[in-house]
Amino acid sequence: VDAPITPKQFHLGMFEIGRPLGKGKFGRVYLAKERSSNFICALKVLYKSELQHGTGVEKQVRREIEIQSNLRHPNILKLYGHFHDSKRIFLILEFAGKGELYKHLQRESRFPEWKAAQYIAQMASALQYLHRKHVIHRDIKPENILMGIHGEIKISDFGWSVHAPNNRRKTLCGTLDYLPPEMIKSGSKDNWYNEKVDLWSLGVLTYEFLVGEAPFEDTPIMTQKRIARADMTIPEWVSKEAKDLIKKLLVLDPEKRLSLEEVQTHPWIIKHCVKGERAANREKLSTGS
Ligand SMILES: Cc1nn(C)cc1-c1nc2c(-c3cnn(Cc4cccc(C(=O)N5CCN(C)CC5)c4)c3)c(Cl)cnc2[nH]1
Repeated sequence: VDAPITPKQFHLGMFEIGRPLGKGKFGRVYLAKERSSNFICALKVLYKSELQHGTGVEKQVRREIEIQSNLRHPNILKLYGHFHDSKRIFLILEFAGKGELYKHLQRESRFPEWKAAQYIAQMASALQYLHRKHVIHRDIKPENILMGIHGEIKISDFGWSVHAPNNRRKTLCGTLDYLPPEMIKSGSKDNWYNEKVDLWSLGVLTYEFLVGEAPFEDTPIMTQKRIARADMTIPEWVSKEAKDLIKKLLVLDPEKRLSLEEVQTHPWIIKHCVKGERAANREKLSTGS
């Protein structure tokens, strides 16, 4: 289904608003239908009053719009357009039919290896697309991933992404679990704008998909200490291929982390993804997952 005809000006009257889909720190999302085309989308509503208190969130929203509207990839949530009225800013987003990934993870507690591998392969493909456009996401975590109707995952929330390099401060909010060591340690900040930060977070994501909790989960102080030392243990029931990938991503030196190409050709990914369909199906049948 193509994007709706992109008129110069969108306005609220063009949409029939449906049920609320969710809410985040800075806004609510509603199911919506563009009247003339019957196109189903998600309308994210942000209140200007909440943005103006100099929390830098306004710049974040501007960045989200500027970056996300120029991206087209099956594993990146599309931003079709935006508009505003006196009190609110509206983002017209792709509707992800199966909602927020972290809720699926909570419900299933952890994903079987074949499913985790397919999600990580999709993430690597999306990140490769972003990095080729010199966009670093910098906030890869389950809460920022949605799921499409066919079970494919879609990175959303580009509020923290940047066009590398950029001298922007990242005020830490939300979980520390996904921060790479170079963003924990003070000192030179240019590493903050190295694409390799997303590879660290991909390693944390792989671990959390397979184990059901983040590798450095602890008290905030201890989490920072453990990240700075890459101090984690991988349960023995995780396959040796998956352990190998996690260990090659959660490397303190950004330059020594696997590249996205190496992730996509890693034995654990090959074994479970499209190429190894038969192997994956055998695995699924045997484990019944
Ligand atoms: C729910 C649901 N059930 N089903 C069957 C489908 C859905 C569904 N939801 C969406 C949503 C959706 C809704 N809420 N959210 C969560 C949300 C909403 C508003 C703002 C935020 C937010 O502030 N975020 C910033 C912080 N990071 C961590 C997080 C982002 C975060 C996203 C979107 Cl954008 C697109 N398609 C959807 N489909």
